[in-house]
Amino acid sequence: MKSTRMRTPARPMLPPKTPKSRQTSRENLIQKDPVQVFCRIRPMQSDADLSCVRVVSSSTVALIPPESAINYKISCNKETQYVFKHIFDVDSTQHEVFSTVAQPLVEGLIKGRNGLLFSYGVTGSGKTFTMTGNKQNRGIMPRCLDVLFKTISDYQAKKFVFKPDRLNGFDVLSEADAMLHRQAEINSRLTKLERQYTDIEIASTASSDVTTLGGIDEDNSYAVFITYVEIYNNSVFDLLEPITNNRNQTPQTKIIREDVNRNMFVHGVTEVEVKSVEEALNAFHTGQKRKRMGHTILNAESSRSHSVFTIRLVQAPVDNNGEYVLQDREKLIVSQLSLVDLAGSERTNRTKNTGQRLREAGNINNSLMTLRNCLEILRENLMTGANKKVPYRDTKLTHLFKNYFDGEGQVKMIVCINPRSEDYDETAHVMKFAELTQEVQIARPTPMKPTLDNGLTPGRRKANQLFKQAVQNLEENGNYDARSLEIDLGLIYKLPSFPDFQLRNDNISDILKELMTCLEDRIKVRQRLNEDFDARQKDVRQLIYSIETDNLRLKTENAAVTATLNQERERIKILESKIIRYETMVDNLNRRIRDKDEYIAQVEQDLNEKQHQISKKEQEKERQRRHFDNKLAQESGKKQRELEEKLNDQERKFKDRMRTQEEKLRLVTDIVNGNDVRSGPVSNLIDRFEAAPMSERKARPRTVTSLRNHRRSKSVGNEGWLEHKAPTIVAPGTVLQPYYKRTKSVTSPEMKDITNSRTSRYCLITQEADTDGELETKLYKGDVIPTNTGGAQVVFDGVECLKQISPTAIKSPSQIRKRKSEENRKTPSKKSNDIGNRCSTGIEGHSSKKQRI
Ligand SMILES: Nc1ncnc2c1ncn2[C@@H]1O[C@H](COP(=O)(O)OP(=O)(O)OP(=O)(O)O)[C@@H](O)[C@H]1O
Repeated sequence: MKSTRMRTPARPMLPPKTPKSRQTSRENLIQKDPVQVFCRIRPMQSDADLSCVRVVSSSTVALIPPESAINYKISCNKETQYVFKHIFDVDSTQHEVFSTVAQPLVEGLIKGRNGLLFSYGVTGSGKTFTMTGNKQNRGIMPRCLDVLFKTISDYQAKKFVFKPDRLNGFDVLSEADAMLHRQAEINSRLTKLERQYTDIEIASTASSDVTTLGGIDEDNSYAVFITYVEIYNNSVFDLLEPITNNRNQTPQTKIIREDVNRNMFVHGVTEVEVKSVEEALNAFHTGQKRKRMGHTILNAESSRSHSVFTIRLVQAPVDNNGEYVLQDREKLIVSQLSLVDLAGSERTNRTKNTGQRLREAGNINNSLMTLRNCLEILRENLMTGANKKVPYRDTKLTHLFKNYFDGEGQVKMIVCINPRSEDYDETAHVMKFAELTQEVQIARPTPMKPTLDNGLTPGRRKANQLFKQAVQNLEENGNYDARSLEIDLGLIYKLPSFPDFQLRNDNISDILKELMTCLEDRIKVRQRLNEDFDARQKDVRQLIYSIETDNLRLKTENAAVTATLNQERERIKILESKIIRYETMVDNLNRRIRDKDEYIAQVEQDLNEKQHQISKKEQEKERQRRHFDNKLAQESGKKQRELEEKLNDQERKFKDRMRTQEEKLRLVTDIVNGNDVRSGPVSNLIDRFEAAPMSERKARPRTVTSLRNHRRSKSVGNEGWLEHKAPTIVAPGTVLQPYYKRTKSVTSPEMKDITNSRTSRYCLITQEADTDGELETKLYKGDVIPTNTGGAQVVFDGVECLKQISPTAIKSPSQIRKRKSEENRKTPSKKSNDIGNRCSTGIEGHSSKKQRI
């Protein structure tokens, strides 16, 4: 069966926020009531205790400071009077407190208004006693449940017709869905063998003196839901959450959220639907048990938490037949009454708290302080017209009840006081705050819409009940046709209409009799109509038969068409799968093309980079080469200059010495000849020497030059030769062969070979063909001279040429062995230049080459 689920917003529907200027004018129109504060004085525990409280009248109470009071001296023993809505003195009964304070709240609840009741006071002042009570003295909470269930007992909806949506609203389930849920619950109970708890202290059936409250709408169906939460250390715990198997598990904290209508609620809190006081008290007892378990796990003290027990009443009108709940969420009315047992208000210094207890006390004071702050700011806003922000969000307690103060509803507070003088200071503190709270005003709840506004007939439920009663009576009288009696047969047949009845409490039996007579008439008419109905039914059957035949034919045709259609569908499916396959292939190819393109681009980029690097390297190489050439030119120029200078210097010295020698010789000659030694210039000799031809000068004994001095001193025959020749040298085959002692032969000399101290001579051997095609071997010989910088230089001083000439090609014997050093000296061949170049790369060259044959 299809379920119809409907959501309903919770009441009250808050108006959207209006701009401030308009808001204030609107606020003036809204009727407001002050927070009602009652004071309850608990009896003294022992006769020895001294009282500091005096009841002045039914609304005034006085506090007399004892000597131990902090402000005893300041107040000069003057009593302070506090005025409240009502004072309950020590003799007041629980019933009295309930009927004065809480009963109007339950009446409001039934009329769809929200209510909030706080019990506030010092620890041990009777807050829990007032709120919950005990077996003999049932408190406000069980009494509220008593009157509520007593009032709605005949109008309760079946269980699970209303279902919490866990977002502070309710769904309306159809009768069938609700039944399924009920069945499921019964099954789970049977399997779990759920234990029914009974609170030994407060559970009992409703007291016999319970009165039924007015204000009930008889055309509404009602359901009661319970939530029970605890606020401990500014965390919210759900006390009705099912207990898990792990009993030591820390209770989960809940968050406070705002619903679609901006009402605050505990998100995900367990809402238990209860159908009687017992069920509600069982839920409460479960919560108490859970609370004790939580306190054991958290090592907490029960009086240090705030307990919030909320009764939510959901009501919705019944349908026009007065039978089932109307499945229209707009028609749902949800109201709630929160009973709050606050934690004991006390100052930490009195209780000498430390550690966990101190933190608890801090949190209690903090939440109570925030509550006070909120109420004081609300009061101030009201008095001065200011628009200060109320810090509801500062604590969970105030945040949860924000709507009561900001929205509409009734807020009441019972201040519980212990009259003993030890509590004076805290009691005075509590009283001061409680008195100020009365100045806070709360918007009066808007009245519910009357049933007529819904377009539904008032009294329809009662009428339905009477009708059922009449049918039952007829059945009991043996008229069994009444069982299948319907109120109306609809458009085809019209039964005699019912007479109008005026339903009063005194005429119910008369109306029942008239209704029965009317029903009997209707039964007779119905029998007649039934016969007519049978005849018409036959005709209709015939019609249905022909329609059915047509239908069969059409079905056959349809089957054929469907078969063709299926075939076509199959074909389309195959084609589609083909298309998909090709598309996938195309995608793959495209992807590969993209990859390749990327690869090409990458390679091109790499190539460009490489080329760029190569050109850079080329440039660098060119630069280095130029730099090296420059340096080489500079160095060789420098060396040449140095050598020329040295040569000039030596020549000058030589001339000087010669002149001196000449002079001495002349003097000796003159002495020998008996000439005057003083006659004739000495310089004539020098002049003659200067004028002498070069061949003569050469014949003179050689003066050792500074250059020769550099030659490594090796006696003849002990010279160390470094023979430098190409790796592919051919044996010259000449008669005369060069001969060196102590020779080292290399193909590519290294620096160390030249600079080696044993190497004093160097010989470079080359081979080439002469113009006649004969093999000519040349030996370029030189001295190895160490340089100032620690290197060595080779000064070539001769070229030896070895050649074997074929006898047939000989023109004169003198050509057999020919030395060509003169030619070489005059026209140094290109080859010798090459050798010079080659040597200059590995060996420091010498500018003034002396060549010998
Ligand atoms: N009006 C009263 N008549 C008789 N007994 C009372 C009254 N008020 C309180 N008591 C007794 O005083 C004791 C302490 O009361 P109760 O537990 O209600 O205090 P409380 O303010 O709730 O303390 P806490 O802040 O610790 O929860 C209980 O044993 C209770 O029965």
